[in-house]
Amino acid sequence: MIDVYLFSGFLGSGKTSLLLNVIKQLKDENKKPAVFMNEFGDLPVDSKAVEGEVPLKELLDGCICCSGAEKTEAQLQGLLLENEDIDVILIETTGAAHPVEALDAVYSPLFADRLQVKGIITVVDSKLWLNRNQLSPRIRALFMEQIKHAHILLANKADLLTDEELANVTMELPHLNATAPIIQTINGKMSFTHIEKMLQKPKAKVNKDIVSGAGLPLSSKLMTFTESVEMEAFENWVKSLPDTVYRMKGFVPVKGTRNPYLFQYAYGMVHWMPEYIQMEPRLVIIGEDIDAIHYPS
Ligand SMILES: Nc1nc2c(ncn2[C@@H]2O[C@H](COP(=O)(O)OP(=O)(O)OP(=O)(O)O)[C@@H](O)[C@H]2O)c(=O)[nH]1
Repeated sequence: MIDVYLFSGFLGSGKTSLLLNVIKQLKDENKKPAVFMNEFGDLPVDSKAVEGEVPLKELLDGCICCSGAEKTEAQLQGLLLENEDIDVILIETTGAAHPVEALDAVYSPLFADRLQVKGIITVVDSKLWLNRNQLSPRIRALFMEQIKHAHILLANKADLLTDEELANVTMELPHLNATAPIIQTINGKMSFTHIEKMLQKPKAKVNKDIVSGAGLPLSSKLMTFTESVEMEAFENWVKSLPDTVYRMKGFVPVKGTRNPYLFQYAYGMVHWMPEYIQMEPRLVIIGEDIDAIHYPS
């Protein structure tokens, strides 16, 4: 399994600084990282910024969460095919990306056997946090969402704050996200080993079906079907799920049909598409508190 880390955070918060730092640490440990980023996350993660070769894929038409799942899948597939020996994939989302949607683009039943999403690390511009009331309501809401869904929060740009301001940031962030550890950083400098440790799953709760990181705010679950379902009954089950289930996608075997259907669910809407290839009957579920969710047999 290749570990996947998602770097989220507002525009200019320090994601690229963190990324470059982490790449260096991984290479020092003789690990092979690959990077997946948006083209207008345009900082030079190229030969100048990163010494030696780091496989890099960019999404050409904008942001990971709005370019469409097929494009992201194709790019990821390319990355995996061209670089069989990579150990870690680091994904830098644009500052304008909503973390749930960015994560959604990465989760695909196609990669469920190969990729293991370890978590979302959100880089918070600490200065901007203190001045957040100056942001427009929409932008502020996105800033908050990025914080809310993180598994780890880096309070970056600590050098620009007084000790008192920094203490305020550290005390205020848990109001939005009570579970993510908060680490104060400067220029995204952070031990990657420490990040790995913080995202380790609790040993007692290891569950083969869960492909995401720790049982923290946002997680995912892979559900495999052993028998076909009735379409209507399945939709009723979907409707009965708590609204902390944000997204589902996969291939659902439907009684009386040959191949599993492509099934999509987002924000209350379901969508079925006949599939002409025999895909593995499995479904990825993304949300909060989803461990106990399963389709009744
Ligand atoms: N003073 C200070 N500046 C920082 C710190 N971290 C990053 N910066 C600067 O902030 C600017 C943005 O940093 P990046 O690492 O490019 O941030 P980003 O989140 O990747 O930016 P986008 O890709 O535009 O969203 C750069 O000029 C950095 O040098 C920090 O801890 N302190």
